[in-house]
Amino acid sequence: ERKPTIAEPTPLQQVIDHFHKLIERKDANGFFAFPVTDNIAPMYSRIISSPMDLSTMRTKIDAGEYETFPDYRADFKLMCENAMTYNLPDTVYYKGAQKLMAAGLKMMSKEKLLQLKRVLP
Ligand SMILES: COc1ccc(C(=O)NC2CCC2)cc1-c1cc(C(C)=O)n2cccnc12
Repeated sequence: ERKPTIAEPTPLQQVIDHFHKLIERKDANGFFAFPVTDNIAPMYSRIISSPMDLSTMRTKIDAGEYETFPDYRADFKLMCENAMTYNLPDTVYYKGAQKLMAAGLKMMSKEKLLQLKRVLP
């Protein structure tokens, strides 16, 4: 009988997957692992119009929803910026977002991507 076909990840999905795994590891506390709910963050859904989190990004990667690498990087920035909008500067969430954003954008800089392009087929 016909075997179910598991979609082969495209080269772009493999590159995004590589960076996503590095970013997931940096979120040791899991503050960015799942959508922020109104019960853990009062009024969150009223204050943040475009929520984003690592599990949603994972779903989008696997569904092939990122057409370009900058599209993925934009969701990563959105996730960090949301945390720096909702939370006050002296919170673990704001500070964690600041640190994650700096590390992530450095890792996914244009220079780093150019280096990667050189080694990819
Ligand atoms: C998926 O989101 C979370 C998951 C777990 C935790 C958590 O373990 N918080 C404990 C550390 C002190 C309570 C916090 C959060 C969390 C993320 C966020 C973000 C990202 O804004 N947040 C904001 C206010 C309150 N809680 C949170």
